[in-house]
Amino acid sequence: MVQYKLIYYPVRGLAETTRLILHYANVPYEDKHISFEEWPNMKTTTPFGQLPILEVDGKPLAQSFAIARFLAKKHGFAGKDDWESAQLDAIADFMKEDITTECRSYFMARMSCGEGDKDELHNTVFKTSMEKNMPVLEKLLKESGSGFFAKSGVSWVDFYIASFIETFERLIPSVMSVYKDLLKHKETVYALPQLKKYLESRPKTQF
Ligand SMILES: N[C@@H](CCC(=O)N[C@@H](CS)C(=O)NCC(=O)O)C(=O)O
Repeated sequence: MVQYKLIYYPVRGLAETTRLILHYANVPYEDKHISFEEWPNMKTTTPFGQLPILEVDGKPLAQSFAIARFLAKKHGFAGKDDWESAQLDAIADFMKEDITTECRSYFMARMSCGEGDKDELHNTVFKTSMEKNMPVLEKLLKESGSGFFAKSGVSWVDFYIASFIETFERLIPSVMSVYKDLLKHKETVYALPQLKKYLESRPKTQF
């Protein structure tokens, strides 16, 4: 049997999609957490100086999307054919480029700005980005008609989007509460029986 070791910080972040895939597919793996103090010593030993990494029989695979696609293809939830798989990739790229990256910039800026500037930053950077991008995701979800982003049913992209919707819901509940279809999608994903045990037992982290 293939031995998997997922290496990441003790947060959901960019590793959570992979954790959800492995639990959904019922594949055993080691979930190795690296503390923020340990990381600098390890950084130069990794392919891109970043985490997550999935070790597959001891060989490292980096980049969260490469990892997620590798596992999703192996276990049959990367779309029903090449076309659907490419459509899913497009949605994941949109989420990563246009939403997750902008949100990361927002939180970095927020951490370093003064108390008085936070509201302005919130309304300019974050709210604008959400108002532009979230309706696009909701439209795609509606068009699929399956309750998931692919017509054929659940895929790794649902795990990716649901885990970030959870993060936004925790960090900026008032902004996120408007996007009811995405919140419902997250609930649908989190209600999958294959994920129940993991979701109940995983550590509670802010992001
Ligand atoms: N494109 C990469 C981004 C990975 C990334 O940004 N990892 C961050 C944590 S979320 C990291 O390891 N930062 C530490 C560093 O750069 O030293 C992926 O999707 O895996």
